[in-house]
This record gives sequence, C-alpha cells and structure tokens, in this order.
Amino acid sequence: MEEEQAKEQKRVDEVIDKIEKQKQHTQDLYDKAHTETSSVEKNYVQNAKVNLIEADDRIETNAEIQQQKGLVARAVENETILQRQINDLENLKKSPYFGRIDIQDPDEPVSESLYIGISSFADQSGDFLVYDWRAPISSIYYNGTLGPVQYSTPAGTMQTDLKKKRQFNIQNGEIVHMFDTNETVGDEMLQEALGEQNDEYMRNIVATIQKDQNDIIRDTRSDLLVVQGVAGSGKTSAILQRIAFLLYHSRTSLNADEIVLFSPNKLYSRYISDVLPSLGERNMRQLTLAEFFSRRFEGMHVESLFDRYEKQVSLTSEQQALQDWLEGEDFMHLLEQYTLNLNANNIKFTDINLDGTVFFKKEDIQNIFESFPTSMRVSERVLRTKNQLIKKLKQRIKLEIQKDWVQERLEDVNEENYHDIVGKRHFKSFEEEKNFIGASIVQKKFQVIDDAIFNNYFIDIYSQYISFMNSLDVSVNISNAWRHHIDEFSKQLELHQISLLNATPLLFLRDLITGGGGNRKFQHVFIDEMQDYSVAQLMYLKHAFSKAKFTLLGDSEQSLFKDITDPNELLKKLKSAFDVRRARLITLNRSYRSTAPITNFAAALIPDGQKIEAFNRQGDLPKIILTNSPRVMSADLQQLCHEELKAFGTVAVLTKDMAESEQVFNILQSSLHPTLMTDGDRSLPKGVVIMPIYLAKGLEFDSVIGFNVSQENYPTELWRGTLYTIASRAMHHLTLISQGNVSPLITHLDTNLFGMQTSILPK
Ligand SMILES: Nc1ncnc2c1ncn2[C@@H]1O[C@H](COP(=O)(O)OP(=O)(O)OP(=O)(O)O)[C@@H](O)[C@H]1O
Repeated sequence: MEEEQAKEQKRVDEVIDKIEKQKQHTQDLYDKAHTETSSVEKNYVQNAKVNLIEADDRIETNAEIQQQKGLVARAVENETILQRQINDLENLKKSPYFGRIDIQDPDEPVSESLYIGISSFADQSGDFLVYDWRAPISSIYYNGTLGPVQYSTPAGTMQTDLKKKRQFNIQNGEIVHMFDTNETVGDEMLQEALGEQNDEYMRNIVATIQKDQNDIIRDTRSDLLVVQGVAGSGKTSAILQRIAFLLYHSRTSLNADEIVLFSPNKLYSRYISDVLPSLGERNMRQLTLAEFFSRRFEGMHVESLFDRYEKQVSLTSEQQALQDWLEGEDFMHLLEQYTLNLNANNIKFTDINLDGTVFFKKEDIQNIFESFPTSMRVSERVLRTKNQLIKKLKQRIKLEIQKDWVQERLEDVNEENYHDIVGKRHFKSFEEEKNFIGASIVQKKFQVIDDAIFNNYFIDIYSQYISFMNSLDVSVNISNAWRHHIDEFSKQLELHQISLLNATPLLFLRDLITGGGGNRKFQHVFIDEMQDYSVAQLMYLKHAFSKAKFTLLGDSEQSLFKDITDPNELLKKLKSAFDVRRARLITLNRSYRSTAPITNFAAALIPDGQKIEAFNRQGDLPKIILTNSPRVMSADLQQLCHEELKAFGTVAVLTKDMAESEQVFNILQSSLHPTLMTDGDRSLPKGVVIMPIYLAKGLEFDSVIGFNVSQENYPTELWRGTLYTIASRAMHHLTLISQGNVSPLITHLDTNLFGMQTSILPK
C-alpha cells in the first residue's frame, strides 16, 4: 500500500500543479477585468459630475448614467465570477478529491480510474482529472459495492463493473490517509470525520455520504419527499447536500433564490450557513416560521414557537383536544367550505379612511362587490372590487387636483422636485404639465388609500375570522375551551397579538377571500424539524408555495410535549392534504452524531428505540449525578462545567424551559461567565452556553449537561421527547444532573447504559 500511496501522491502533485496553472491563468483574467471595472467606474464618476454642473442636461445625462451603471454592474459581476473561480481552485488545490472509482464498461478491455471531488476539473485538453461529486457517474462512489453496478444518466440507466473503490483524506495537498473499501463508503473515513470536535459551523459531508442519505440527496422525482430520521442521522446534512445537488442538476433552470428552507431558529440558520459555500454554491433563502408570519401580519405580534413551548406544558386535555382540531386538516377544509358561502352580506367590509375621515364607505364597497355575478368565486369578485376602487380613486384624484391646497402646493414646486416628478416627460401644454404635477401631489397624499386597496384593508379579516369561528358547531367536549378561545382571540387582537394557533387559519382565510398570498417563484421548499409543524401549517405552506416541490425532514420522537405521530400516518395525511402525485418516505435509522454509548442511552429513552442503530464510535458511558439539595446540585454543576471545559471548547447546559435556563445562569454566572441564549441570538459563543431545549433543536455540542432530570421535573411520558432530544445533542460527553430522585423515564432503563454517581464534590 505504501507504494500505492506514493503513486497516488504523485498524481495529487500533478493535479495540483495543473490547478495552480489554471489558477494563475484565471488570476490574469481577473486582473484584466479589474482594470476594466476601474476605468468604467471612473468614467461613471466623471459623468455624474457633469450631471451636477449642467442642470439642463440632466435628463439626457441620466440615461447615460443608467447605461454606465449597467456597465459597472456587469463588470463587477464578471469580476465576482472570476474571483469565485479563483477561490474554488484554491480550495481544490488543498484537497482536489476524496474518492476514486475504477470502472470497466462492458465493451472496454481495461478499466479506467475516475477521481471524485467537490467540483470538477479538466486539463487543457479537456480530460477530466476530477469529477464533480454530483455528476451521474459519481453516484457509483456512494451507492455501489464492488461488482456490476448501475447509474442513471439523462440518457438512461448505464451499466458498468466497479473494480475498485478508494477513499482519500487529502489535507493541504498531502494524502493523510487512503483506504480501499468494498462497502459503499467505508467506516474508516466516517470514524475519522465523526471523532473530531464540533465547530462553530456545520461541515459538509460530501466525502462520506451514506447510501440512504444519497437517496435523499439525489431524488429529483418526488413532489413530496418526507424524511423520518432518528436524531443525528444526518437529515440536516442531507438537506444541504441535496440543495447543492439540485442546483447542479438544474443549473440553468434553478437558482439559490428559488429555494427556501424553513429552519427551527436563528442559531441553526447561522450554524448551517457555511455548508453550501464550502461546496461552491450560494446559500438558499432561510426563514423561521415566526419570520414568515411576522412578514405576513404587519403591525401584529405573532406568537413564536418558543412562546408556545413555554405555555404548552400546562394545557388541560380539553385544550389539547381543541388545539389538535385547530391544527388539523379538517379545520382548514372548514375554512374552505366557509368561504364558498360568502356573499355581499356576510363579508365584513370596512371603511377606508384618510386622516380620520371616511374616504370609501363600506356600504359603497359592498355594493361594488354585489354588482359582480354570484357565479364568480369570492376571490374573483374581491379582485374586481379592488380594480373598481382603484378606478374610483383615480377619479377622486382628478377632482382633488382643482382644490385650493393642491394649487397652493403647485406654486411651491422648485426645480429640484420638478425634475423628480416630471422625469423625461414632455408636455404639449402648460395645462397638461400642471395637471400632471397636481396629480402626483394628490397621489402622494392618497398613497395610503392606494395601499389600503392593494392590501385588501377594506375587508376586516379579523372580524371575518371571528364570524367564521362563531359559525362552527363544535362537539360538546371542547365547547368551553372553544368559547374561551374565541374570546381570547378578540382580547389579544386589541393588544395587536395573534397566537400561533390562529395565525395559519387567519392567513388561509385571507388568501381564500382575496386570492393573494401565493408565491410562485419558489421551486423547492425544505422544512427541517417538521414534527414541530402542524398539518394545518404544512398545508398552508403548500398553498403559499403552490409551485414548489416539498422536502420535509424531521424526527417524530423529538416532538416536545406532544404525542408521537407515526411517520407513515403522517405521510398519508400529508399526501391527501398536499394533493401531490409523487410522494415518498425515506427512513434513516443510523445515528452518526454521538458515541455509541450516548446513542444507545438516548435510544433506550424512547419506546421503539431499538430501531436506532448506533454508529460504532467508542466513548464514555453517559453519567447521571444524583444530588440531594439545591445547594449541592449548584456546586456539582459548577464543578462539572469546569471539568468539561478542560476537554471541550463548548459545554451546553440544556434545560426544559427558559425559567430553568435562567436558574442555571444564576448558579453559574459568577464562576463560569456562561452565556444564556435567547430566541434572537444568532451565534454560539465558546465556553458554557445555557439554553432551553427548543433553542438547541438541530444543533450539537461536544459536551451536554442535562439539567435537573429529577422525577419532579420529568414525571411522565409527555417528557420523553424532551429528554431524548437533550440526550441526543451530545457528540462526545453526556451528563445528566438531578436533584432528588431521578425521573422514572431514566430509572426504568437498563443500568448498563449509564453510570450513576452521587455528588461529585469531594466530601
Ligand atoms: N455521512 C456522514 N458523514 C459524516 N458525518 C455525518 C454523516 N451523516 C451525519 N453526519 C454528522 O452527524 C451529525 C448529525 O447530523 P445532522 O445534524 O445532519 O443530523 P440530524 O438528523 O439533522 O439530527 P437531529 O434531528 O438530531 O438534529 C453531524 O455532525 C453530521 O456532520
């Protein structure tokens, strides 16, 4: 093998040499482009100066400046592309590839070796020295074991014989390790990758993608792809690799701005933000559900998932039943039914006001609406009403121009705002010019009316929603909670607040009535941590992104405070709710994040944990520390943090809610200078970090300390998901600390799965 390695190193050196040459060439092109940009820019500045001196030439110069601006933009873009190529080549130089496959096609006498890396690289004569990992042929590297293999290409399925598979770890141009493997992607490389400590940013997994993950990444057929994957199975990693794959696969028809990822929180958004750039791709758009809602409800405060978690614990069974109903598919269908029966008399029209006086009366708006045939859909009638109102607004503007206040303002127009208003226009008469300027003055004042019409403010959607709720016949077992829910909605409205439960149906109702809310630009929507979304929310997102394919990923076991939904059940529900042709469920049961003892412990916490397959990485048993008083627990916790910090850069203390996190913060504040994370935080510092579990969703830490896992704190089944999610955040070390008896969820476990210790403080 040593000889082989020397041979491979020689090839690496040769390839790097060629990459360096290519880089030099690109650098020359870049320098030339840069000089060009500078000269275009200089030109632009000079023209801008002329513009200031010769006021009469303004209009003409303006056009020229626009043209110059375009030139600058193009030159800059050209420069950016070249800069990116240089960066890519620089990265490729450090580690040009990570895999090699030797294949022999049926009619070929000898095999050929193909090398696989993050991006492709061809030499001057066009020979591929490195293949992009996303090229059709590269799928063999991830999928195939030695022997006959198939791979799909745009021209159909191809057959070949896989003779050899080799993996490399190349750092700064040197082969650190190489392995030959018969497996899909062998364990050695994975061991190496997983044994490392956690970074501030998530890394790509391109060199070690596993077969089942590869299925997710390369699926281009499904309209709805649902991935149920146990904690640490690489769902988030797979999403990001999938995005990179899709961008490559549809290079000409898909760009990163047409992909949106719904992420659980802002910490996560930042944590994953480096993966796509490291694969040479731009990041997709990212949104949290809270951000999505707050954009759609301007001026309102929509409850966040976090506010909701904090409340969720104390729900009665009636409230829970009500919540399930409100969040289900049926409730959304009831809304659709309701809008079918809307007419001029039961739509809640409302006046449009200007400066406190009525501008369009609701009765007039209602009459306009009524003038359109009842055979039309409500949304169509609303749209026509809108157009009619805009026409009326234009007439009102015409009349208003003659009013004294406008005439007075006309006299105040100076040269500066004259040009702003008039632009390049030429007028036939002074009268025409005056009217034009007058109209623009009035338009400015009436802008709020225009906006109100545009945004459908002539329908009071909140009253409409109340009327919808009042129209429903609910079953007796939730009727009290239901009345309370309706009252509460009105009360919150006065405070400009909307609960998460109402946000989705409200938006849906608004869209159904006004025909708005759709966003057809997006081609792919990804939702991570899907178990935190209700079916109603998912349905709404499907409605809002109607042209998009959906990839939903999550782990039903990581539901916090909620019963687990069987993934097959969920797929069935979604398939009917989404009304799609090609739906597919992929299940990932192998967990990579944690050492085997941690994964086995976490798996034992949940009922069908035996399905979880731990990756064979050794480490210490999870430790449970029993203390008998708040004072001892505090002292132990401090001691523990100090010890863990000796081995790891970050230690996370995870709690079940914010109140507990604050408690921990007070305990550790003076001795450890910890950071208490909140909803709005975007980055994770080093040292001790404290947060409630819902903020740690999707994240991982070298060392996790679960705070107070006592019987009192985690009394029942309802807490399983929380405990499981806490335990599964740990990569290398897991410690749970308890004051008083430990939760029955833990005491029921096989005692070989953890070590138990009373206070760690020296006596
Ligand atoms: N094929 C792989 N090669 C190398 N590392 C991997 C691979 N798959 C997963 N990992 C690593 O395992 C860890 C967990 O992955 P990831 O966060 O994507 O899992 P997840 O399923 O989204 O987890 P969770 O649901 O618990 O948040 C990460 O550190 C990731 O880099």
